[in-house]
Amino acid sequence: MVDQNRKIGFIGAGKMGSALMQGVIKAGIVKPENLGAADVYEPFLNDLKAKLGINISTDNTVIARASDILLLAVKPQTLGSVLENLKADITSDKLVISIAAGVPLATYENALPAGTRVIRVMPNIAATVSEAASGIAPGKNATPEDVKTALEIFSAVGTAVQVSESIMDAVTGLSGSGPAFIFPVIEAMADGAVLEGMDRKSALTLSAQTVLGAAKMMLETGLHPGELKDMVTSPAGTTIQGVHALEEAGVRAAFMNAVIRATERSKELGKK
Ligand SMILES: NC(=O)C1=CN([C@@H]2O[C@H](COP(=O)(O)OP(=O)(O)OC[C@H]3O[C@@H](n4cnc5c(N)ncnc54)[C@H](O)[C@@H]3O)[C@@H](O)[C@H]2O)C=CC1
Ligand SMILES: O=C(O)[C@@H]1CCC=N1
Repeated sequence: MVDQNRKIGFIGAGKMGSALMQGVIKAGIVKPENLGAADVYEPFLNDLKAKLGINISTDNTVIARASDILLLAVKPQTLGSVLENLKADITSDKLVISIAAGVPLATYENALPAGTRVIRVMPNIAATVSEAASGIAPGKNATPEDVKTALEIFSAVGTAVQVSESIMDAVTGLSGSGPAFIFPVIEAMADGAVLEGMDRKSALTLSAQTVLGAAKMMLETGLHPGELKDMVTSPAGTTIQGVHALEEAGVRAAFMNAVIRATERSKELGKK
């Protein structure tokens, strides 16, 4: 269990930073008084302070100095200047975790003092509801204890697996970006029912619950998705008509391409 008295500081309190902060507090990973957040945009910080009772500062170095674990949640494009500004305050007793898409471990290790312990993580926005899917890749100075800490933090907000850094761009394309591929699916299926006369609220509820139920069934039974699909498709029934429509539209290739394109973009971000 992560020591609740350990101080965690977030640099960047935007969509993902705030989702993770809510998730770790809800999971009891850290007490609000031991959680700090820095951001250049003060209204975000004030909202978080009011909602979660955490410490805030518009000065990244104030939060960095006070933290044992520093979680970087700024955009990849902002990261260079953030690292430059922080490097004087990063000492070897701190663990640095970054969730920036695409940015390789070597970038942090080169920008920060020699020996800095860095872990690269790709979570997703479902950390807000403790259902994130995260990949974790340790840098060359991270200890097994650091990996355990990162796995504990990200398992507390969902499911976390350790992967090699070479696969982190694919994690980004699949589970990092993935929620944005599924939300339109939920909306579009609901649209179909609305077209048939269902009210919007019921359609969205039934659509979202259908996706949740299908995912849960797969994770809990361990069955292959093809086998589960076969359980729903009665011969000459309704479902096979729908499956045929999806295959005609090339939906499988479209989803594969979505993951591949997002992965390619993650690789591009890492080259900048
Ligand atoms: N949004 C998502 O679903 C996911 C995002 N990520 C990664 O998380 C990181 C943050 O993404 P989002 O939260 O979506 O972006 P965001 O734009 O919502 O948040 C970034 C925050 O950084 C702040 N910021 C900008 N410059 C700063 C500076 N110099 N010092 C301190 N704070 C500064 C901004 O004011 C903003 O609140 C990115 O690197 C992204 O690749 C990873 C997984 C999922
Ligand atoms: O779209 C992005 O770049 C970020 C990384 C993964 C999810 N959102």
